[in-house]
Amino acid sequence: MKIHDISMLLNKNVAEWPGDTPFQFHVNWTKEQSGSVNVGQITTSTHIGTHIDAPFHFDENGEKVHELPLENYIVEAIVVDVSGKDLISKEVLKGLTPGEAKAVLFRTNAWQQRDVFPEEIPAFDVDVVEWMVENGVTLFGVDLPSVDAITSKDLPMHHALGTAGRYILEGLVLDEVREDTYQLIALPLKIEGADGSPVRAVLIER
Ligand SMILES: N[C@@H](CC(=O)c1ccccc1NC=O)C(=O)O
Repeated sequence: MKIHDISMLLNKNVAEWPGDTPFQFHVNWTKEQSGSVNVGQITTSTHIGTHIDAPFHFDENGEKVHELPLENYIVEAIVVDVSGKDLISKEVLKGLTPGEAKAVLFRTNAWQQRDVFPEEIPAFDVDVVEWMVENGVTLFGVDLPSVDAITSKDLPMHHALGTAGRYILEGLVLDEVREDTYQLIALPLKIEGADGSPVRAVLIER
């Protein structure tokens, strides 16, 4: 079984959203102190590295992380290369048949230096959500920190996806993954009330 790890490495260098809580881990209680074991502590934004957005992130009445259907995150997925494009619309997906795939993962390759938060990222046209609905695709994945422009406050893609009952996976590492269909696993932690959660995302070759 070939497993592609498509998760960002979490350490102190991983870039957080400007102004947000950075990721920190350290062994807080050493083996020497406890007499038996090392025990670590993490401090982090819920939107760090490779993570999912719960609808509550952008919608006061939206589902929270512990309420999310797990079927969303263990699915067949297609990887689509859209590198070099500033605007990704439904047009780009013409002729693409997802078959049984329930997730579409966009490889923009636009965020290479992951210890630096990008100032500008490619944008998606909300008509991509129409394409998802037409094709029964429930999960939108991207190798970027957001599905909307960094400076966006009205978050058109987040809301179009949320309204259509589609789900969001961000911060994927797709550099080494070729366009194909895979089994995706990207499960959020069961954090009660949360707006998002880091995930360990993998693609399994079929
Ligand atoms: N909407 C973005 C994230 C976002 O906007 C954000 C994430 C963490 C901390 C602050 C954020 N936005 C603040 O305006 C996304 O999750 O795609």
